[in-house]
Amino acid sequence: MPTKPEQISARRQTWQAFSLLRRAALPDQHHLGWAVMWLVLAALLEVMGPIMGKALIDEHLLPHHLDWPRMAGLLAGVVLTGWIASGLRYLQLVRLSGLAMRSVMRLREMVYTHVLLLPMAFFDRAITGQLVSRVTNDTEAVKTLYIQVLFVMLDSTIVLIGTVAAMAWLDWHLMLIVLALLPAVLLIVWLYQRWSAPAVTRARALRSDINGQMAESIGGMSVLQANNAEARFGKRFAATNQGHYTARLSELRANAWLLRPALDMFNIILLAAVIYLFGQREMTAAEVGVLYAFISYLARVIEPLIQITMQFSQLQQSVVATARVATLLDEATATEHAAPEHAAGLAAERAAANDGSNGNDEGNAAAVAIRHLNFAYNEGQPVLHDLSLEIPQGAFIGIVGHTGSGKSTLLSLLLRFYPARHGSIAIHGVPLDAIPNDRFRAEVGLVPQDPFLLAASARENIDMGRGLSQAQIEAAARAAHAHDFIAALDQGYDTALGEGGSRLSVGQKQLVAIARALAGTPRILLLDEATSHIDSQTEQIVQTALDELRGKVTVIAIAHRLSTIRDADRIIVLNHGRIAETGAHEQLMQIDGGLYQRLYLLQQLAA
Ligand SMILES: Nc1ncnc2c1ncn2[C@@H]1O[C@H](COP(=O)(O)OP(=O)(O)OP(=O)(O)O)[C@@H](O)[C@H]1O
Repeated sequence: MPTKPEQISARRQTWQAFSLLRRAALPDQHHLGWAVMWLVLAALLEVMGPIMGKALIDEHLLPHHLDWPRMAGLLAGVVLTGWIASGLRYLQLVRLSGLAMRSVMRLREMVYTHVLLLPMAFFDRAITGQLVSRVTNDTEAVKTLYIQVLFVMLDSTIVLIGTVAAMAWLDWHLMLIVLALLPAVLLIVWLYQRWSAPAVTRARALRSDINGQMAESIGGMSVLQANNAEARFGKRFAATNQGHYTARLSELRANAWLLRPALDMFNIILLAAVIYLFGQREMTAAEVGVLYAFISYLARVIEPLIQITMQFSQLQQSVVATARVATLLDEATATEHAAPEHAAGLAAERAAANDGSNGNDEGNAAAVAIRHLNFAYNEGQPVLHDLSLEIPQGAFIGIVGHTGSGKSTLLSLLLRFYPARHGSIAIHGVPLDAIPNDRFRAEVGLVPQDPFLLAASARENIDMGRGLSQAQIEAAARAAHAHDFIAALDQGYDTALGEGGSRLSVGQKQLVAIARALAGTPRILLLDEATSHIDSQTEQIVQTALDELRGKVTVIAIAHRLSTIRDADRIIVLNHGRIAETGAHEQLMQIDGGLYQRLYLLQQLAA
C-alpha cells in the first residue's frame, strides 16, 4: 500500500524528534537508566502494598489469628512500601528533571551557536520571532517530552500492567470484568479531547497573538504614539485577550463538565460493580481481603489510563516542536573558509611567491580586485553584471547609484555574506574564499547603516567581546571622534547605553559603530550608507574621521548623501548592477547628462 506524504512527514518528524532527544540527553544517559529503574521499583512497590493489606485482613484480622510480629511486619510492609515508593519517585524525578533541564540547556546552546553560524542567505527568509521561539519555546518542548509525556506514559503503563497482573493473581474473573469496562474510560477521554481540542488550539494561537501584538507595539511605540493609536491598539489587544480568556474557559469547562464528573461517575460504577459481584458470592474471609485489594487497585487502573490518553495530544505537539528544532539544526552553516592548516599552507605559498618577487605579493597587490563578477540572489534574476574593479591599498572609494542598483549586494559579496559563484574577488591578492575566517574578519571592518548597539556599556559596544585593552578602545574611539562624548557620559566608557543604544543620538550611535569597526584595526573599512540618517554636523565629523584614515586604511563607502564621498579618490557609479561611470568627483561632474552629475544636482536642489 502506498504511504501518504503526511504519514511520511509525521514519521520523519517523530524520528527527527527522538533522535534529537537522544542527542541532547546523551551525556546524561546513566541518569536515564537510574530514573527508569527507580520508576519500575516504585511501581512494583505500589502494587505490593494492597497485597500485603489483603494478607493482613485474610490471614490475621478476620480469622482472629493474632500473630503480632507477623501482623506488625505486614502493617509495616503496607506503610513502608508506600513510603519507599514515594522516596523512589522523588529520586526518579530529581534524576529526570535534572536530565530534562540539562537537555534543554544543551539544546538551547546548540541552537544558538548554530544560528550564529548560519549564512546570511538564511536570514533573508527567516522570521526573527520564529527563530527566537525555536530557541526558547520549542527547546522547552523537549523537557515536556521527557517529563510530562514519556515518563508519565512509561510510569502509567508500568503501574497499569502491574495492577492488572496483581488483580489477575487475586481473581482473574473479576479482573476480566474490570478490564471489559475500561474502554469506557478511553471513550470519555476521547470525547473530552474532541470537545476541548478546538478551544486548546484557539487558546494557543491567541497566546501567540498576544505576544506578537505586545512585541509589535513596543517595537513601533514612537509610530504608535505619534499616530495617536494607543486607544485603538489597546482595544485590539483587549479583544485578543478576551478571546484567549474565553478559549481557556471553554477548555476548563470541558474538563469540569465532562471529564472529571464522567470519570468520577465511572469510578463509582466500577466500584459498585465490584461490590455487587462480591455481594453475589458467598463471602468467605478470603473474599474480604480480595475486595479490599480490588478497591485499592481500581483507582490505580483508571488514573494511568487517563494519563496515557491525555498525553497523546501533548506528545504530538512536543514532537512537532522538537522536530522544528531538529530542522533548524539541519540547516547548513556558512562555509568555514580555509582550515588553519590550509591557511598556514597558503601563507607559506605566499611567502615563497614573495621571495620569487612575482609582483603579485600581498604588499603590492590591490586591496580589492574584482574580476568579471556576476551575481544573482535568485536564479535568472541577475543583480550584478560582469563587474570588474581594482581598488588600490589605502584608497578612499565611494559607491553611488540609484536604489536597487546593487551597491549593498556588492558589499555583501565583499563581506562574504554570499558566495560569489561567477567571477572572482581577491583581497590583498588572496581569493576571498581562501582567507581563514578569523583573519578575514580582522582584516575587513564594517559600519552598517543601522549601527546596532547592544544594551551594554560603551566599552563593550566597541570591544564586542574581542578582549581589547582600554588603550585600544580609546584609540579607536578617538579615531572615530567618539571619545569626547563617551568620556562626558556619567560613567564614561562604562556607561550603559540602554537598549539599542537609546541613551545616544543617532549620530553618536553611528560614531560608536565606526569606533567598533576601527578597534579591530581593519585594513579595509566598508561603510554601508553610514551617513544616511545623521545630521550634517555629525556627517562632517565622519568625513574628518575618514579623511584621517586616508592612506592607512582602504575605505569603501556606499553613500546616498554624495557629500560624504565627494572627496573620495574615486567614485564608482552603479546602474542596474553595472559600472556606469567611474572617476573623481570633478571628473564625473564633467560628464554632461551623466548619472552622477544628475544625482548630484538633484541633491543640491533638494538641499
Ligand atoms: N536578500 C535578497 N534577496 C533577493 N533579492 C535581493 C536581496 N537583497 C537585494 N535584492 C535585490 O537585489 C537588487 C539590488 O539590491 P541592493 O540592496 O544591492 O541595492 P542598493 O543599490 O543597495 O539599494 P539601496 O540604495 O536601496 O540600498 C534589488 O533588485 C533587490 O530587490
